[in-house]
Amino acid sequence: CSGCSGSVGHVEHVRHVKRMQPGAINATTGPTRALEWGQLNFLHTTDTHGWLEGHLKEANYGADWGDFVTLSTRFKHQAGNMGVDLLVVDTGDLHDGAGLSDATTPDGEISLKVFDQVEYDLLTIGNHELYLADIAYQALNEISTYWGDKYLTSNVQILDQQSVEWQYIGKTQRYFTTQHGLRVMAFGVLFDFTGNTNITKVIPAKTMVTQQWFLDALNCPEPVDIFVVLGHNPARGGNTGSTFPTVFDAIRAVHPDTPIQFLGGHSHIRDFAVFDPSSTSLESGRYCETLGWLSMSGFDATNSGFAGITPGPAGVPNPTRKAIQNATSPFVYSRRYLDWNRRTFEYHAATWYDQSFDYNNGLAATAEITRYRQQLNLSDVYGCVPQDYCISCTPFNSSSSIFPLLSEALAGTVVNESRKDIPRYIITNTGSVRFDMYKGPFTYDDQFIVSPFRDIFLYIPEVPYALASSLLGSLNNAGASQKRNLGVMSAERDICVDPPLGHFLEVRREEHHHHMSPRITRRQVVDILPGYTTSDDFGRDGDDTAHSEIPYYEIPDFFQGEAGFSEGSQADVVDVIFVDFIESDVLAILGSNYSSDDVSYYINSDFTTQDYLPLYIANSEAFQIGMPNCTVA
Ligand SMILES: Nc1ccn([C@@H]2O[C@H](COP(=O)(O)O)[C@@H](O)[C@H]2O)c(=O)n1
Ligand SMILES: [Zn+2]
Ligand SMILES: [Zn+2]
Repeated sequence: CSGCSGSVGHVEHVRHVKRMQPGAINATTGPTRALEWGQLNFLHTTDTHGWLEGHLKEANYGADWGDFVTLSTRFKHQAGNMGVDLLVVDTGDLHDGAGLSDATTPDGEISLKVFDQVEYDLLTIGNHELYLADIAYQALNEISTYWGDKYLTSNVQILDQQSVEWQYIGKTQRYFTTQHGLRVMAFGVLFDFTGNTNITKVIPAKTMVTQQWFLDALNCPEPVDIFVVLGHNPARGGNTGSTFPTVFDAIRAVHPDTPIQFLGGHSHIRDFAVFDPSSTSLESGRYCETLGWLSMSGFDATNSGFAGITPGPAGVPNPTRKAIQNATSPFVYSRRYLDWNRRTFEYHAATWYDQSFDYNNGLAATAEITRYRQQLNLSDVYGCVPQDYCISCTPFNSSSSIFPLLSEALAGTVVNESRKDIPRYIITNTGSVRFDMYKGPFTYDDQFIVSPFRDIFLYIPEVPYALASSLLGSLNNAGASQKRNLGVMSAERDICVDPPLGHFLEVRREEHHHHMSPRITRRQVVDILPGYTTSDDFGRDGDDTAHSEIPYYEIPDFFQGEAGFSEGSQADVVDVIFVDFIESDVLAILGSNYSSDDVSYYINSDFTTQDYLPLYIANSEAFQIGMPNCTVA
């Protein structure tokens, strides 16, 4: 936390822990088992949301995108040497979550260039590529153009600006043969998202599977050894809102035995689900905390064109588990969730034969990130956070929950000077708050990390107190329509964690100008760190590094700040302020006496949910640099 002891300023060049010091961590804090390599292997990222710098405040997720560029290149070489196939896959949501992606206009302008340096084989679109028109056109003009046949958007279309006709943003499917002869048919299917900008169209999965192009792909005259279905779509069905089961049923109706491999995302969890003896589904977390690994074997001349190593590569563990015990399917699987840090990457990268982990392409990406961060001033310090505040590791409304703090920030900063004496409620959705706040410097980057959206404050003036005061409760009882649409249910969220590792790790990052020789000191305090403790259809051994469990508490869908009320007297009317993202939820509760005609900007269209927290921190006594608890050595 250096940078908190001086005046408000800048901690540029501060880089995260690039190398764990040998011997500093005992074996229980890192990976202990080599990966099982099969005939076909997948490296999977999802919901990266711009976290390409890695987690500067959590060493356990401290690798950056350059480290992943190196690791994925090494894995490709390794697969080649072993005579097996590796597909590197991403399943969308590339921004809204960190400064590198969100401090530019439009979002992603810089971060996409960094993201592109990984040699992906298949990618698909997330809902965050579709909220806004300019971002959706960026998906068309930049992402799709760059990745070509590899970018699959089987059910997402956009209005072509010239012809004014609907066109797919990416390709609907990709049929290709891997290096070792596997014939793959791949699709990219977004869940039935309804919050998209109206210049895009999301075709519901149930419709998509009846479309002629899809039926033709299923009845393709060429042989298909495996269907690979990417999707910004939770890995498992049930109450998650995932449309994978619809796609599964449609493929199975035509191909009863061909393996189908699903790779999902969106609900930000680690998960692995078994669909049938030859079909499984992997989901690989969020925010560059997790790198997903899936491997399978069972291909031979009777069921495929696979011409690589059979039954599997030598000298490494191989997958051994049937998806369903005693089933007759020849396929066996393994899955693993890797923590996103250098130690893990080095451990699995087979560096024993050339000692040093880094490749030039990875180092170049790291250098680029550092340069872009400097350009964007992401390390500028706005204040000093006196303690950790988290989203769900502590009861909502407790003193270490982020929500009381944000309620106070809303109350203190969302003010229209000409209406400041009129009592006001300022309501927003808890889903707009994306990450915990850690003790120490609050940087420009943290502004986006906590609250990345440009959601504008709207209001309805002078709503009768009785109605206004019941609004928050009614909204929370009704539940967020956007959440229902997204299908992120609380049952799934209890294995989704926000690890407050700041408690347990004290990492001093020293400025370094040469990434080959970072000067880093690191104090490791415990053996098993809090983190992911995943339970999935294969059991509880999926986490590559064992962790202790982090408490999880439910949170409501909405919270509010309150201001302008006079003590001792009850208000007659209240200005009801809310963010544009929840306008339809608010109007639905207020009923037929109100419509969008009653809604206007409370301050202006420039003051958004990105702005209220830094403003509050800059002006709040408790967050000043040098305050007790905030002078961090
Ligand atoms: N303008 C926006 C857009 C989205 N949100 C919140 O994000 C959630 C979706 O995020 P995923 O990473 O799960 O796709 C959505 O449910 C909203 O809570 C927002 O607040 N403002
Ligand atoms: Zn996401
Ligand atoms: Zn999503």
